[in-house]
Amino acid sequence: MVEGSRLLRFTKMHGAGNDFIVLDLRHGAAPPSPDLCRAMADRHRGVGCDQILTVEAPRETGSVAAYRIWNSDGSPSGQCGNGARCVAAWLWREGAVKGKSFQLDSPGRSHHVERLDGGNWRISMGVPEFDPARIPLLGFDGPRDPYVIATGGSILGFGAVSMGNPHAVLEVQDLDAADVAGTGAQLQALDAFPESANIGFAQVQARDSIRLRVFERGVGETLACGSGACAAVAVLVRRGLVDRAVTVHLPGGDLHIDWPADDAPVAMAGPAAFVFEGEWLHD
Ligand SMILES: N[C@@H](CCC[C@H](N)C(=O)O)C(=O)O
Repeated sequence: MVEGSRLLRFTKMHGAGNDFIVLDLRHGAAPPSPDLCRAMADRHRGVGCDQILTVEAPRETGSVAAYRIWNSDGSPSGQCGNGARCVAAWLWREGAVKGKSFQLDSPGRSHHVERLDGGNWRISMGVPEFDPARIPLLGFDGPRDPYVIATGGSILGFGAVSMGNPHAVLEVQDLDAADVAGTGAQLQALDAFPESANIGFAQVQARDSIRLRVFERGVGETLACGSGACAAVAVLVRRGLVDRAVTVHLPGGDLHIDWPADDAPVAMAGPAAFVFEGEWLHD
């Protein structure tokens, strides 16, 4: 070990290809600085990941733990669906939970978590919030669908919702032809999204099946976005284009989304995989 430096133990995980560094901060250690997040997330000079997940002491009575989310650019987020499944699997492997279901706190919500067969987990992701003030999306006094905004010489129509983090959802006819990076970055930069947003591009295949790519806030396009899958299904259900149980096919794998009623929480089910354990040497 280099004199004056410390080792930070971590677990590398992924959920449908959305990859994470998981840090155990349950005993009160400070979260990584934005600089440290960027260094660890760097795919050439660091470990590489889309998000860093810090597992912390529970916030709510009855919860097993809490987690916070840090994007690869160091910015915080209020939610990460794939991360929630990975934190649940990590806590299970640590022996920190007794039964197959338990309660887990994200920054803004508390989630019922359930262990399924085959390394899959179901997370109750909360009730989607369509009020633009809650997303936040400025310039509209109430929910609309679509929101229509002129930007960069084109007019874009999209749905918008908060799943604990902000999402815009564009419906496309051909997902392979969608300019995910270009349009994603253009929408994220709008003043109307003061906290930016995750931009989803959804192609409806059938009433129970969609394809989705997501240009994530603080990262860029990822192989999967769990909260983005919930957001896309919520928007498309309200448009009457899909049923309330939908398989979402993302570049990195499939997620199963159920939204039983408008005022009910969205349930998301999918995999969580361990990749390796490591130690990060830092000053
Ligand atoms: N990949 C995530 C979402 C992570 C946070 C997002 N980039 C944000 O800034 O809100 C997921 O699986 O939900």
